[in-house]
Amino acid sequence: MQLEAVDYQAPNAQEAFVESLRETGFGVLKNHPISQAMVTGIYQNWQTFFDSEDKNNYVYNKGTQDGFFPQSVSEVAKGFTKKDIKEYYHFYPWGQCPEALRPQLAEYYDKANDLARELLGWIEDHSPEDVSKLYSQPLSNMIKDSDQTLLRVLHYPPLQGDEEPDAIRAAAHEDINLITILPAANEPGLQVKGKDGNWIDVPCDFGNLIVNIGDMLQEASGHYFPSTTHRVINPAGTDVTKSRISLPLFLHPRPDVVLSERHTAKSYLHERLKELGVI
Ligand SMILES: O=C(O)CCC(=O)C(=O)O
Ligand SMILES: [Fe+2]
Repeated sequence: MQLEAVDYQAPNAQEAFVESLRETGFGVLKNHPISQAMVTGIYQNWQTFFDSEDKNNYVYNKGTQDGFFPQSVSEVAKGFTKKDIKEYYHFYPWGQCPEALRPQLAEYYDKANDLARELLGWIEDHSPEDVSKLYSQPLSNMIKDSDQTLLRVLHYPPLQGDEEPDAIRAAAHEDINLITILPAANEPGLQVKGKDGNWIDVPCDFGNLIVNIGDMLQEASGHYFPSTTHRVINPAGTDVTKSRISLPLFLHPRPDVVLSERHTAKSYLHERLKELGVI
């Protein structure tokens, strides 16, 4: 299996991108409309945030899940026992955020949402008829005015050497939401599981945008689009001293959106969060 970047501006971009999503659960875009300068600015400002003690004034609200999640409460992926080696911040436009950092993150949130809407349109237009007839409404409409879409700023700290032997930055998992949009992080490490079970490095050239299918789109498409397992491995050699920052946007439908005969977005999310042990 190969993951190759698709040129967003190429005449066959839509077909090539959706084909990659169907085959691998992942699509990588280059020449896309998200400004690299904006992404770099966010990485810099949030590195400073994670390096400061001020982060502890923004600890997440249990009921609404917005704010800072320290490493001590970090996720344990489904089927694992060790916590991931990461801390992160959950940003929602309605949620808590240091005021100095809010405008930049809110601008990114809106721009990335616009692109997601367009890409969901591509996916819809290139779904075979027997798949698109399963969609209860246009895919791009499912996320319209949703207050559930989550921007996560992730900080993987440098390794200290005292980590538990089998703990990694992000253990193998699938995303819960419809699709995820992720600018290439400032360090490598993201891998996706191929159909043959082998791990493949996701091309992380700076400026690439990575898009992957989540469980909700897998459910809504009757498993035509796969929600593929991925993980973030630990750095080695001199890279162990480096932090890694990444910025996934998890596109969530409005809670009432019907995904399938079994599930609305709300019931699906609830089931998965319970499995993760965060609610
Ligand atoms: O940090 C990354 O590159 C990926 C993070 C991820 O997969 C997640 O938070 O769901
Ligand atoms: Fe993920």
